[in-house]
Amino acid sequence: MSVWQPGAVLDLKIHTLNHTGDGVARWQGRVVFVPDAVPGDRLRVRLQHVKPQYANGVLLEVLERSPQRVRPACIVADKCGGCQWQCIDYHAQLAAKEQLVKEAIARIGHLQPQAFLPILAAPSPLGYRNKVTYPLARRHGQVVAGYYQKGSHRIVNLNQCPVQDPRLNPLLATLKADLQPWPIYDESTGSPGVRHLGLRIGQRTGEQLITLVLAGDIPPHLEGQAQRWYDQFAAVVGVCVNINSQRGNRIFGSQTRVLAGQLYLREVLAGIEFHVGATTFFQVNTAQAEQLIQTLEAWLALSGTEHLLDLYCGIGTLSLPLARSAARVTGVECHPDSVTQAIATARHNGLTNTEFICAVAEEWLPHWCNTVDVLLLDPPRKGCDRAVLDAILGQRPPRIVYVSCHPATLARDLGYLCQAGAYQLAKVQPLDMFPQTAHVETIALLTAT
Ligand SMILES: C[S@@+](CC[C@H](N)C(=O)[O-])C[C@H]1O[C@@H](n2cnc3c(N)ncnc32)[C@H](O)[C@@H]1O
Repeated sequence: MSVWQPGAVLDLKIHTLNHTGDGVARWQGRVVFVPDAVPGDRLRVRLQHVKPQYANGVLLEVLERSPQRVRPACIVADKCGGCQWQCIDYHAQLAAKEQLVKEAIARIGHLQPQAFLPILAAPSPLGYRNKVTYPLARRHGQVVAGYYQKGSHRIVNLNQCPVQDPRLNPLLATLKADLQPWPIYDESTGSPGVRHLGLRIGQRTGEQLITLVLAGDIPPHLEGQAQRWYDQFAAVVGVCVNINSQRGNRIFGSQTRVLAGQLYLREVLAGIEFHVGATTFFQVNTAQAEQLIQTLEAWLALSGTEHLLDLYCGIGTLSLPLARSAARVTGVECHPDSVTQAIATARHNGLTNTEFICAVAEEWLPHWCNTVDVLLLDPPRKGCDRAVLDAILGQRPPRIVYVSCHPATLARDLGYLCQAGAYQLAKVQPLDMFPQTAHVETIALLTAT
């Protein structure tokens, strides 16, 4: 009987880590992917999903511990789907991320950068997350909140989380208890209620924002509860509600209202005071966002004469600091609240050389006729639409900085821009925005040939 089938038990050596965070082992020319594995481990593994050339396995026993295996900071690290690499020494995490970016650029983009810079480590590998959005459920009568268990929609109930800013821990425990009498959304039936709990902190200002995501109407008296939280926690500057009554995995709906206090918190980054709303994108690691902006400033060395176009600009986190040394900034973003906040932040900081446009990048860019000296791209994980890339090749800005949280789509898009010889890949800089996870941020500089 073949050993290469579901249920078979193999002893395997882990060689490396892949982009989903799994350990990678080889067995007779085939590959086995194993979660919770560390390079250098020898593991007993049960095969689960088996294909001719590869399989997914489950860790049964650590036969020999890798020197890079460490005790997780989190007591539910083996269950919780929030982190993949709590059991791996931080330096080994960094080395693996650097390698993942290098391989994606070479294998998917077919590119060799002129300079590949060492990864920028996070100053704090724990307690760094300035935002969490936990799904809620009721289990055995109790409200539970936390990340989903690995590979499922079962919530791992948390009272604290070691990667979130520790100042958010008291809020999580108290709010969960206070939500006990309120209706809680049931994912299986779609019955209305509170479905997500969002907590956000301005790490430099200390200001905190609470957001409840609701399916259905706002229950009577929720304003009273919101006001009690606002009064109870001195650092809370606002309690908001977002309505999302649609079934499915999307977290936020389009309507957000303030129940107590204000709709945004203030955060200071690169000397700019930002307004950050309940549903707007903001880099989750403030210290690393600062390193990201410093890298952009150093690479671009703007002289005050340039026109900078920031596509997928969010609330202007990257381009507002750069506006101080550019002639002009144009930001484009499809999320209306983000555009409102970018405009408010620009006004608040006296940056009069900026304009922010609410538009979908792939619809807007092909019809835009203007000269741009620097193009900043920071798309979501799926990368840029082909229409955006074709428009860029048509307009050919002299310099492009591409910021990405997904090495595979970054490499694909860089390869597309470079393939016809229009651009060369001058620099690649990985940056660890998400310690304890397999995710990695990358900054790439393209120069027109
Ligand atoms: C990774 S975030 C980057 C935001 C910003 N650069 C920053 O650093 O905070 C991507 C942003 O792109 C926006 N977005 C997603 N798809 C878009 C599209 N097709 N056109 C314009 N904006 C889009 C999202 O709303 C989000 O704000």
